[in-house]
Amino acid sequence: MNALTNIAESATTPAVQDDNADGPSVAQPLPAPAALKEAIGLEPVMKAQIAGHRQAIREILEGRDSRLLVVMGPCSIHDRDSALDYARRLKQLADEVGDSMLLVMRVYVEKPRTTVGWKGLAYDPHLDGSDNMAEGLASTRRLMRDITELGLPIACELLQPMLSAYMDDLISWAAVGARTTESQIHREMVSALPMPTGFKNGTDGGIQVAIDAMGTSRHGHRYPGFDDQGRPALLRSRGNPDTHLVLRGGHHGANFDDKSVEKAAFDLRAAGVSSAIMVDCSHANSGKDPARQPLVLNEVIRQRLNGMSSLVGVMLESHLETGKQPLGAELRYGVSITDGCLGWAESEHHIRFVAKRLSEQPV
Ligand SMILES: O=C[C@H](O)[C@H](O)COP(=O)(O)O
Ligand SMILES: C=C(OP(=O)(O)O)C(=O)O
Repeated sequence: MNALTNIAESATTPAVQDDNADGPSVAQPLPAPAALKEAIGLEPVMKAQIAGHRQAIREILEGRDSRLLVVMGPCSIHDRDSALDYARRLKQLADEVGDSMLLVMRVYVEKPRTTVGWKGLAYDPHLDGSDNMAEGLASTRRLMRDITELGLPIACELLQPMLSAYMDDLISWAAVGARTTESQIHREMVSALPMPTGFKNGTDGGIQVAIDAMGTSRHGHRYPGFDDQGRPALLRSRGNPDTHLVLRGGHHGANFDDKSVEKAAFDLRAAGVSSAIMVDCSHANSGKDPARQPLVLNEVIRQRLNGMSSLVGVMLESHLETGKQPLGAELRYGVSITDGCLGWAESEHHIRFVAKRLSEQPV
């Protein structure tokens, strides 16, 4: 059986319900990461493009490229057509503002939930609880490859360390979310990643966990995992030198104001890690109200233009249409099914406005 047959078979294997009182049982076999990477592979030109995008992001983080890094796109991807529609528009905008900004598309396929909820395209591509992960992983790779083909860099949160090997070759910037920054397992995962990675502050707003994560993941580690054939192994990483802090606010409120940013930059320097900061304009920094994201964005730009050189990036949750909708039978096209997003028209307007401000007053 070749890799393609294998993938096709596992992608059509329905998830089975198995009541094993003694622990988990196999609900669905998954292909090994290497098999899926071979079946849905990358042309050499795509690999070179991704290497170039990773390097461009590194240079922004290190202050050698003065452009603003902008990670923007849907809170979560739930539908291929609207994701590609968004990507085509974003690519046009990225070309237009490319002198002052590097636009990277959020292609988030795993969602960390506060309690329970839909966990993302990679887990449940049919949005109906059938959890056909083999199909979800294949759809993820196809979509990421198609977005890469459009010429866009991809940003993705890596949540389940075991899944990172199915998509790590396609991603130019990775995130570790607020709920997992403190986890040793995620820090080990980051220490092996080939791309720059942002650690979010914790959900309580604390930044020390992210600073510790940066310090931990720049070292090499030995840790248990799976090799690219899916076999259990003791893995060895080299350490990831390209990590940074993402301020996303916390339970007590926002953390993008001057004082919070200055304190974060001071603490990062004192810890001897990168002082590059990205501000997430959504989540607790906007109180999850998408209409507030432009206020956060403009405040970050004001601080940057006033000389806060640590502010190198922003994140926006943006989709084709404004807001969000509950996951149900009738879904409106281009509307988020997780957190509320800015619509495309506003997103484009605000990015153009920021590009104008940045080009009128280069840092
Ligand atoms: O970005 C997405 C959400 O904020 C995160 O996944 C938590 O979502 P939840 O609180 O709706 O579970
Ligand atoms: C889940 C996300 O963010 P956070 O970890 O900050 O809640 C996200 O960016 O989708």
